[in-house]
Amino acid sequence: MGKAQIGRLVVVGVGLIGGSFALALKAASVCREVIGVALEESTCEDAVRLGIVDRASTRLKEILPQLEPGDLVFVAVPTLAVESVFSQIKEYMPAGVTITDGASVKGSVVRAAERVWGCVPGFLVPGHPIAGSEKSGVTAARDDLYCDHRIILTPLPNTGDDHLRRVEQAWQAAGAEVLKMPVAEHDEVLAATSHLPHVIAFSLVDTLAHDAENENIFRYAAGGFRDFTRIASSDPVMWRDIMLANRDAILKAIDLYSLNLSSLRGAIASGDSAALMGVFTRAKAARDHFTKMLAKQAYSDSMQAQEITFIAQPSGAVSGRLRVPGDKSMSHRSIMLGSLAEGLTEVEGFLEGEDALATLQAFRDMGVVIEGPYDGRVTIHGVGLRGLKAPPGSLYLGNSGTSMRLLAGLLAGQDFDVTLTGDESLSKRPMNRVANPLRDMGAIIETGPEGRPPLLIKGGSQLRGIHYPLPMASAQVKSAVLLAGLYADGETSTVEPAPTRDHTERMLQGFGYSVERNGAQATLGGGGALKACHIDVPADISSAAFFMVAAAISPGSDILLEHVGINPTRDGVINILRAMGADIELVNIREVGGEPVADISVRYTPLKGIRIPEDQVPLAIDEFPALFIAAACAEGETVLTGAEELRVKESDRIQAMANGLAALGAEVRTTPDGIVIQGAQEEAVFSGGTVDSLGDHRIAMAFSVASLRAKDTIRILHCANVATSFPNFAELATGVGLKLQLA
Ligand SMILES: O=C(O)C1=C[C@@H](OP(=O)(O)O)[C@@H](O)[C@H](O)C1
Ligand SMILES: C=C(OP(=O)(O)O)C(=O)O
Repeated sequence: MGKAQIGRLVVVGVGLIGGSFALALKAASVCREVIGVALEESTCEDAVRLGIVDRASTRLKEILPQLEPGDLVFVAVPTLAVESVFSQIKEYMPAGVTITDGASVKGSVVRAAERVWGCVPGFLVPGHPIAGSEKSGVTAARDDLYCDHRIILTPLPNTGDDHLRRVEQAWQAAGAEVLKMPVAEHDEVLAATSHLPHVIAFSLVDTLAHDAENENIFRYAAGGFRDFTRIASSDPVMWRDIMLANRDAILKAIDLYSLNLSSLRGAIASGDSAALMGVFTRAKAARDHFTKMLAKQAYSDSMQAQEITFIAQPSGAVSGRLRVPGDKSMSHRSIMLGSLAEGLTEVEGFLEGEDALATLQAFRDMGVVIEGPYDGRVTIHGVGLRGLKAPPGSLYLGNSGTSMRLLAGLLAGQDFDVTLTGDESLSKRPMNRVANPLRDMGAIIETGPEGRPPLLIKGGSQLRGIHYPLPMASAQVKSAVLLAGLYADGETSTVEPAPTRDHTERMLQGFGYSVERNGAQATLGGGGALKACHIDVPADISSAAFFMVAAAISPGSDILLEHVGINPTRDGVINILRAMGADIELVNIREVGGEPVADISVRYTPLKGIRIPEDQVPLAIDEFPALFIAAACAEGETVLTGAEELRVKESDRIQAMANGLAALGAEVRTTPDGIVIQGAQEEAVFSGGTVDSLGDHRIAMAFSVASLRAKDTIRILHCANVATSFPNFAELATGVGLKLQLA
């Protein structure tokens, strides 16, 4: 950002909003002079005494003629007082000066400008800092009020570029992030998120204050009352003005809210516990997500990913015991089958990563009450196979291929239409692999160009069972067909060309649904019922793989990974690393909820390159990014073939890894269905450098692990999506010895 070039700043109205802007720009030293204008002499004196402005006056008409082109006037007075300030500006202000304002309603500011000037002049840039609070007045001003704060500008088509740029730079100098939106949209959004809550808070306190028992009510009012009604202490004049200025949008918001409140009243009156849990769990989930966004704890919020760079410095060995988060594949399926079951399903060990949470949110959107997750525990109030409801909008599945493909199967037999959408990466992934067999079953599914998302699934089709030999080894395709089979007439069977993860088959059986398994074939009949059950999700072997490779490549390492799922359709990473010479021991092998689980101990021994057996590819499909790092640290050549599926994951994982490995000095060659990696035995196999994960979580984590054998720092770009499968990766990695920072 270039330093703002503002001449003089005049702040009209030196309260919380105006005073804080003046203080912030003074602190940033971007103005020649800061002048305050207030109604009262005493406010002017306070503003100068507190160092908020350089000088102050009660007479705007005397200040305005002193201004020159390049100066800025910030109008920070109550909404309905803006017009009289504009009238003085029109009369006394020379040309070339920029005007902006901080009123909470933009439509009324535009109308005031039209009344004064006949149209909105190009030098007026309407804005709203959305930083008001129940505190007001000159003494409430703070120089950091706008730090890391989003402010909205609502420029009009004829707003002058120079004027817009000046206002934008001024806000940036105050530390704010500037967003732009049309006037009408601003007023609707604010009516819902700010004006309606103020209406409710004022009216609640007013209602209680009129109650005969009010003394007692206020005496016993505890935290909830205090939190909820804080904003009823806000400035009454300002809020009266806002209500009058944004009347139509606020009335719309009040009507919608009244409707919801009366249906909640109905649920309380009739003792409808499911409806109450529905409202409360949905609201809690939305509020928790919002709290995380505000605290910037979420790596990504689903609609707008933040930029995260991993900075991985060379480090020695890894050691210690750790439990990585729950298995992603099983977490998805626990929500899906729990929702379709009859009764309460309790899940433990649920992965609180963005992918599994996208599935959870989709079912909440379809009316399922889901409590949690609290520390990996989720309670699902199953609605039965026919109990899902049409969602209010499209289902957004973020980065998660598993969510979209399995849901496509499960939704193909519902009686409502639904649209499935995803983020930029998911929107590029092939969906005809599920849409085609589902169409064969009678489903009506439209895709975007070339079979990509979005998927529009039409409701009301009666499905018929099919016998489907899969053209590729994909558990997602197998699962989509089997899940559609629950709704189909007759039998549905799949035959896979090689074993793929079988969590769908196992979990259906756990829910009491009969699945016949005969070699490569899985068969089920439609029209049965699922019975709620308890699910213990073990730690995800795909996440554990990063630490298995970390220990396998760094001399002196000794690590124990606890409670990891070692389902034989997922254990390729163990088999491949062992074939490369790794020292891996499975201890305490047991069965938990129908899935084999073990603690995995890995100690360093030198690795050697191998030709990876093709039958291991589906069993280690998600672990190849990590395995490629192991191959680069092994003696000799490693050859992978039969892995073209890697090219259609969150990124083209063959190319993404080859590019990154080459950037770090490794010798690699790609083939259409695999890669050839020449291992190196030096202590520092990798040079330092910058690699691009292309927003693919597994590429990001793989290159973090490479830092254990790097000469210099590795910077890994676009790592926000690590939160999709392994939200606490950085924390656990640094806990066992990696030097990993987030920027
Ligand atoms: O069914 C599942 O849970 C998954 C199957 C695999 O995808 P494919 O079925 O496309 O190979 C895997 O890559 C994905 O991470 C999860
Ligand atoms: C391929 C993956 O997931 P999905 O297909 O669900 O996006 C993965 O997690 O590596």
